[in-house]
Amino acid sequence: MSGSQTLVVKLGTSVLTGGSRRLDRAHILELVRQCSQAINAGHRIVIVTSGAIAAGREHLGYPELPPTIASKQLLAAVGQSQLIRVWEQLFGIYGLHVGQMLLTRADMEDRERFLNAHDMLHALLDNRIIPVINENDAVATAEIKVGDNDNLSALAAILSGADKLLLLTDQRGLFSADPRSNPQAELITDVHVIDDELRMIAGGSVSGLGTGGMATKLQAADVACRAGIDVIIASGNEPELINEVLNGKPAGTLFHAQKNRLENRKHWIFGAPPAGAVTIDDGAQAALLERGSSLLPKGITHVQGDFSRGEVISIRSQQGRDLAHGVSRYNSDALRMIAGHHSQQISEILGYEYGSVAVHRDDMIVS
Ligand SMILES: Nc1ncnc2c1ncn2[C@@H]1O[C@H](COP(=O)(O)OP(=O)(O)O)[C@@H](O)[C@H]1O
Ligand SMILES: N[C@@H](CCC(=O)OP(=O)(O)O)C(=O)O
Repeated sequence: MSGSQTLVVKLGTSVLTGGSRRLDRAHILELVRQCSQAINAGHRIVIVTSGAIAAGREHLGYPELPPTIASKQLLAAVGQSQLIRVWEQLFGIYGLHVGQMLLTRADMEDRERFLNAHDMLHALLDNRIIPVINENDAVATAEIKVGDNDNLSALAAILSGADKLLLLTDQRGLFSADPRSNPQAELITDVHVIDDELRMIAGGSVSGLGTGGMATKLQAADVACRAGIDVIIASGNEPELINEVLNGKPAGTLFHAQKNRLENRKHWIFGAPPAGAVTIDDGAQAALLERGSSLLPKGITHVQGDFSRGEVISIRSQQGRDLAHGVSRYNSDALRMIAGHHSQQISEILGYEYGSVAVHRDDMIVS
């Protein structure tokens, strides 16, 4: 890839604190230096920063708080202003300004809010201001939360029309097992397909600092790759990594983008991790992939998770391969009841109906 690129850099709490209880300002400065160098070379950089909760703890002197969501929100409210100040001061050393954007899933799921966020992000970039994005933890309730910054960064990558998404963490990439508990685990350098086998090896976070571990990084990679964006998971301690990633040098684990970029109109469907999944039979798979059909309840063999009508779900093959993402016309309970049945039976089974399809073709993006 040549010329100017847009790169989203997501920094996990693990990187920002260096595994300690404090923000590691010296290390953040080094990453800021690399970003500034890239901006001066004509690239566009978007920062997705974790660390508000860690910064809040540090600022308040590690208070004893009950382990509740409200405590995390309190820490995030205090810490976010500390965090943004760090980014502002450090980029200021290089004569660059930052603009804070605090997002939630609601900003992605609603078409109008999606466009507002999209326009603001581009306005900042056009003015050479670095967007610094985090989840709006202080006010986001569970229902409207993205929940982790890996998935949030995939959203930011889509919004900014990024070429690449770089997820910086405390490991060199995705390993064949969690290297913390399996020293023999090997680095996976290239991923073309994200399937159940890969999901099995991507574990959660055990450090007590991060949210989601590799599992949410894999979800983010899936979302971004489908949108045509290359994703790299790499260590936040690698010198000159940002430059190397922009130059296409191998680093960490590279998830190869799917070739055809999505139509912009459908991008918003990928703003959040799927709220659930349905497994479909081979006939429905052929209808979806070969004939461009909608998904009918008849073809569904299994419904996974708990989701509402209108939420995005993934549609999987019998082998667990993600075939498509789309907006479900029925909630998960209703889908469980009508799965395997003809559409004419929907109102008889449920006592109501929202039409004959489970996921309409217009609300679906096929891999
Ligand atoms: N297969 C795997 N390969 C690499 N790391 C893994 C894997 N499975 C689980 N992990 C864990 O994921 C952690 C990184 O995620 P997380 O703690 O959420 O960090 P961050 O703050 O960077 O998001 C690693 O420290 C590691 O213990
Ligand atoms: N929004 C939270 C971070 C959530 C999160 O995903 O953390 P991490 O796994 O460290 O990237 C915060 O600022 O503390």
